[in-house]
Amino acid sequence: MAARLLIPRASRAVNQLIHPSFSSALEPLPTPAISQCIRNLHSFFSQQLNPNKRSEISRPSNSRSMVSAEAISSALDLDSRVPATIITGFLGSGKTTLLNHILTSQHGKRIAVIENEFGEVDIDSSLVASHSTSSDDILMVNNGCLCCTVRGDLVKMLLELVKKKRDKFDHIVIETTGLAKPSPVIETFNSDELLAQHIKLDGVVTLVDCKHATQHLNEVKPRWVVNEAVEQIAYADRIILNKIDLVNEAELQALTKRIKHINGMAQIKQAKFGDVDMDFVLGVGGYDLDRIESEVEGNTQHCADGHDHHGEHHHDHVHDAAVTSVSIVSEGTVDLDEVNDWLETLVNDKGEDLYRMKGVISVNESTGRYVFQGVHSMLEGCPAKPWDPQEKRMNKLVFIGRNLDETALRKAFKGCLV
Ligand SMILES: Nc1nc2c(ncn2[C@@H]2O[C@H](COP(=O)(O)OP(=O)(O)OP(=O)(O)O)[C@@H](O)[C@H]2O)c(=O)[nH]1
Repeated sequence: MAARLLIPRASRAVNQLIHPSFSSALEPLPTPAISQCIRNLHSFFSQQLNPNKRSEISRPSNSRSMVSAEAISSALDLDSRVPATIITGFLGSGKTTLLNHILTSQHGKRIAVIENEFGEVDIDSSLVASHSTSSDDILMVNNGCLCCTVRGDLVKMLLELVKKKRDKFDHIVIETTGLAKPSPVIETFNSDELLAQHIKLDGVVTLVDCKHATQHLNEVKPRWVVNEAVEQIAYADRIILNKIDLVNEAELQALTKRIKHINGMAQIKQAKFGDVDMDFVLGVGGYDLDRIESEVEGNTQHCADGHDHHGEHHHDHVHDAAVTSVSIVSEGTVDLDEVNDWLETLVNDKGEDLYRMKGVISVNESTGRYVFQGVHSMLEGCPAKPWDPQEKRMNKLVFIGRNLDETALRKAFKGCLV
């Protein structure tokens, strides 16, 4: 029953949930992420049977034939996939400026860059190249937008990169056009199995032009047309409030509130000319189940006092915005079957509108936490570290999406408590 939250990241829809019997549905998907979940799940069950034996590393028998470097590294808990960072942000928000900062900073990582620009003249690549010591690894995707017409090009390019130059870089940075919607690019990493075996999405970094952001966020689009500026913020793991030199403190505060209302999950930093610490943008582990807890912790700690709040932190302004965050913090223990039913229904009914979700939950009859994260209807979860015997068992869940029904989410969660 615990396994129903474990939905393979790479292409399985929610109705093809993994069964605790480790069904053969797993066999064609030996990606490290999935292997990791299988392993964690296995140790979760071992843990249930023998709570004193926590660190057992074992693999289900049906995957024995997959003896590869990848399987071994997975068994040893090493993930050899290349991390990739998506830099997004509205036109002129400072994406190329940040990229140049990344390329010239001392972070010890060798970076391969994929630039996406409309039109045949790639101005940005020459701007970037002029700051870069090795322009060889700056690849251009022109004549279209990564999020729509050239997704196939992106996959091809990424696979070429890992095939031919894997030993030459440690991290990939993808700069999207200012008008790109991030979700199709994110989904590319989730849905292309080959890609998922070699590259893992590390995080989405969104640049915000403090001077012009409000104007872009306010732009009313026709029904069913997304406001790109809102989406770029909603999907972010990290948000850089750039160009703070062009606004006053009151404007900055108002914009920060507005952004937190849309995305209560991302960490936010202010900057001039994209000047932020590199560990804020590289190695963020935004999709890494091992890191979910600290991410959720950071974003809900201001209301982690044991009470079930009603979103007041995010609801004192902009009531009409369609894209919002809902945080649920609640002490207690949930029935995992109920949670599975709830999330299954939720992603089936509202998957399109659910941009991101992350959570740490306390499951009945388990000594450890359970973590999950998802993008639209792709959802994955794993048992995580044990609760201290004295510790309050706090459930923390964050949802970001369009037209979220906060009351219904809270009610449904409450219904899962035992
Ligand atoms: N005043 C000020 N200008 C900045 C800052 N950051 C970037 N700029 C300038 O803003 C302009 C646009 O920056 P880019 O880095 O090219 O922005 P971009 O997001 O890559 O732009 P597009 O590729 O057109 O979407 C450039 O002239 C930058 O020098 C900042 O913090 N303050």
